[in-house]
Amino acid sequence: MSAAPIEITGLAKRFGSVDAVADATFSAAPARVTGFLGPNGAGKSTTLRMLLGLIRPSEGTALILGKRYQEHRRPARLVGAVLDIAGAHPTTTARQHLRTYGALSGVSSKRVDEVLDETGTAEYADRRISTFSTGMRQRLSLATALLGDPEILVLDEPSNGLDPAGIVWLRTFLRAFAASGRTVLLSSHALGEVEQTADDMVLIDRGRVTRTGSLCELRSKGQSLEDVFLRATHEGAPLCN
Ligand SMILES: Nc1ncnc2c1ncn2[C@@H]1O[C@H](COP(=O)(O)OP(=O)(O)OP(=O)(O)O)[C@@H](O)[C@H]1O
Repeated sequence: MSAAPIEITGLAKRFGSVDAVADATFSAAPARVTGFLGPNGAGKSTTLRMLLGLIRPSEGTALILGKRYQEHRRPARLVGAVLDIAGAHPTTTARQHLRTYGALSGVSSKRVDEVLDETGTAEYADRRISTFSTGMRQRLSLATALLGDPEILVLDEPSNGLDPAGIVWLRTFLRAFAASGRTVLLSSHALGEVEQTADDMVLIDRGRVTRTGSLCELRSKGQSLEDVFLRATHEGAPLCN
């Protein structure tokens, strides 16, 4: 059997006395959008940063197609990630930023133009990033993630700062990405958005994965997803055994 696009097993991260992530186990399947949902400080970003090799786990493994991110020969071609665009120099333009990133992973300037179009960033491609709104920055982050035409997208709160039209656009984009057989792992604390975008859900609270399953499974027994989320967050009581 081939390895899952994303497989997290017994993953843990301690920062001093804080258990940011504790014994997390879940996977993300191809051709599906997996929502990684939890309240502020639940451990979502820490988990995604371990998956992307940015911080070292205290325990457990976070694998992409059976290997750690940094063990892949060309990881940027395999995985596109949106964490934040903080690394971009504010006086560069969006196009310059994408060309610089593209050059690092052997991507042509034609591909830069494609991702500018795909993400609706083309109209402000030649403006300085320092003048961008939060939503524009989010689109530029996504454009950066798409440069290598990846099989897997890992997105940390990608809808933060998007206006309603931007949120609908992002949802449509991610649904089409998954429909082409590729994999999306998407973190959020906004239940309504994830509910409309994801096929599968992983709920995390205070570092612990409290529920996993398809939306359909989580909503069974007449519960709304909101009920499941709130109960999983506040009580940790099992609902769907
Ligand atoms: N570098 C760090 N040093 C110490 N504690 C950290 C560090 N990074 C994260 N934490 C702590 O780990 C916990 C999980 O943080 P994390 O950023 O992963 O949560 P999150 O679910 O992404 O939250 P949010 O939705 O608010 O972005 C929090 O208690 C946070 O304060």
